[in-house]
Amino acid sequence: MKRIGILTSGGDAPGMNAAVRAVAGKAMAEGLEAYGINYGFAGLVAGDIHKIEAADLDGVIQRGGTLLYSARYPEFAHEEGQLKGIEQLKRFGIDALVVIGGDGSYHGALRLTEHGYNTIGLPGTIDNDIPYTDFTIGFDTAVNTNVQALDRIYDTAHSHDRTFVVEVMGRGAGDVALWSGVSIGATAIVVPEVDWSMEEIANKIKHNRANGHRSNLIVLAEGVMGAQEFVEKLSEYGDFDARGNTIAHMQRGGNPTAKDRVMASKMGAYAVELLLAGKGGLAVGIQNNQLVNHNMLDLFDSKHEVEVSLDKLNDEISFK
Ligand SMILES: Nc1ncnc2c1ncn2[C@@H]1O[C@H](COP(=O)(O)OP(=O)(O)O)[C@@H](O)[C@H]1O
Ligand SMILES: O=P(O)(O)OC[C@H]1O[C@](O)(COP(=O)(O)O)[C@@H](O)[C@@H]1O
Ligand SMILES: [Mg+2]
Repeated sequence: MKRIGILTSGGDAPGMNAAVRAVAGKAMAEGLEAYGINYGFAGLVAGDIHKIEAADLDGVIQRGGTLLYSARYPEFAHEEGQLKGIEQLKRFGIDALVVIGGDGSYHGALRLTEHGYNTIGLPGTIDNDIPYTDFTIGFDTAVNTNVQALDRIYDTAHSHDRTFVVEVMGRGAGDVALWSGVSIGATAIVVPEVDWSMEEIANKIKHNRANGHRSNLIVLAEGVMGAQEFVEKLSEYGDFDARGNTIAHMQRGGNPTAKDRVMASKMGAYAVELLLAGKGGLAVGIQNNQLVNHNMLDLFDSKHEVEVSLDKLNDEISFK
């Protein structure tokens, strides 16, 4: 093996750059060459590929986004696109790949392995929705961004005795909402994985206000309903002077936290070790603070476990 290709795919996540740097840095340390593939699988098919030099990695661990750019490219689900990608790998003499992305990207990665190009997946998504890893790269930064935003909203909610419904991302998973909500002492956290009732939430706000708790924040996971719709439905149970906010793509950007940088660095170097050992079709994760790898097929058969007990904990310890 002489050349390793690296691409980032799907929604970008803070810490992807740290992962790219670790893969390329470790490859160079092992006497290999690293090639960057721009725009995920779209760039692979188009041959948007370049050699990564050591100087290209200067100052990237600090930066959010992805220096390799990213794309959603559904055409890669078809064999025609995959074969075009394989042609480009041959043209550039790339022997193996590291794909940094979410569950969708892992499907593309597995297709490449099946075509004879060992590919390792690293979990790069803010959603934390990948099985066999306790955390994904970008999740910690996104949650911390939300916490900063929610702390600010808390201030204005307090000044005006208002209720705020704040929608956060996560696609179908409630992790981002649960971690953000517990961190700010939310009045309620609404996620797809836990049953909830609008009436109970309204009663809790009424109780809180009657007992001197002036700022009531409801953290709402994407996929349940929009923040404004939630506000309208909530207002059927009383006048809470409620406002709806959506943090949206702000939570995808920004400098990664130390946790995301360190995790991405560990995972990136480990991916190169797996490729050097002749392995492919594996997804890297961290479980109980240990690097692990699992067959991608096993991942597709299983479901990410959301820590739903965080919702109960939040209810138990919040204002009474
Ligand atoms: N079944 C599939 N086969 C091959 N490639 C796929 C498949 N599903 C997704 N991909 C590729 O992975 C990309 C990213 O997937 P997406 O679900 O958008 O994001 P993420 O990887 O972050 O979950 C897609 O745009 C496509 O290029
Ligand atoms: O950036 P887009 O295309 O609007 O997509 C938004 C989606 O991407 C995410 O930010 C990240 O999802 P992926 O990592 O699976 O790409 C989700 O939380 C959100 O549902
Ligand atoms: Mg995903």
